[in-house]
Amino acid sequence: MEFVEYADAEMMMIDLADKLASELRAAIAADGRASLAVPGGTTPGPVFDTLSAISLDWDKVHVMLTDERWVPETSERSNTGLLKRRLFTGHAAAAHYLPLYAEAERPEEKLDDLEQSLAPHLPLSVVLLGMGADMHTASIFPGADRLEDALRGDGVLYPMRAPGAPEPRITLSAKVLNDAMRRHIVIIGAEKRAALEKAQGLDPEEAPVAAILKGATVHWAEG
Ligand SMILES: O=C1O[C@H](COP(=O)(O)O)[C@@H](O)[C@H](O)[C@H]1O
Repeated sequence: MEFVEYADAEMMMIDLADKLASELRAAIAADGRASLAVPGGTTPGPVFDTLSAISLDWDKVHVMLTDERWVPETSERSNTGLLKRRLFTGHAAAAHYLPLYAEAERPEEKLDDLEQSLAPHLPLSVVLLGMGADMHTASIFPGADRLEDALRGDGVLYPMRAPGAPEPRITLSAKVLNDAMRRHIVIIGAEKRAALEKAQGLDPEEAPVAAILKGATVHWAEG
């Protein structure tokens, strides 16, 4: 794992967006196309603002979330809603979106269809992940019902229910995240830095982020 510390969060977001853009360009140059997975939550909005304004062949990029909350896009909890507001504007509006949500009461009902839509775009060219202070990443939470499957299974997606998550989730598996060509994690603040340090000494069952740290670049700023 490489740890990059920035002077402030604003600089970090700009540098990170530039890095993601150059990795997408390199993937497009090599393969004629690229796939990108990005997190939801409260952290990545500013990365999306900068990335969306960067010129590249966005029509050759397929974008998916690392995980989704099983709520409609109109919900303020929807990670898709965040992407539509902050990423798919400007140049990035030309990218192709692969949703992890479809209208159904339970993620299990749509799992096969969603996995089939992702399959042609794997392995991922680039993945950006977030991390919670409880050491979850994507929606792979400590104490979750499908934790073992998401950490060790061969599947692409897993439904997930966890004490730390107010609604059902769907998440890319650790295998899909680890198979990505480039893997970045973005975190802000002292609490998350301490959580990351703690996670390095724990098993993934206790600290799921530990399962995807090897080979990843962690981007951190105090605030
Ligand atoms: O619920 C989620 O949490 C994590 C971390 O979110 P943050 O608000 O602490 O940045 C996020 O990476 C994930 O995509 C999201 O669904």
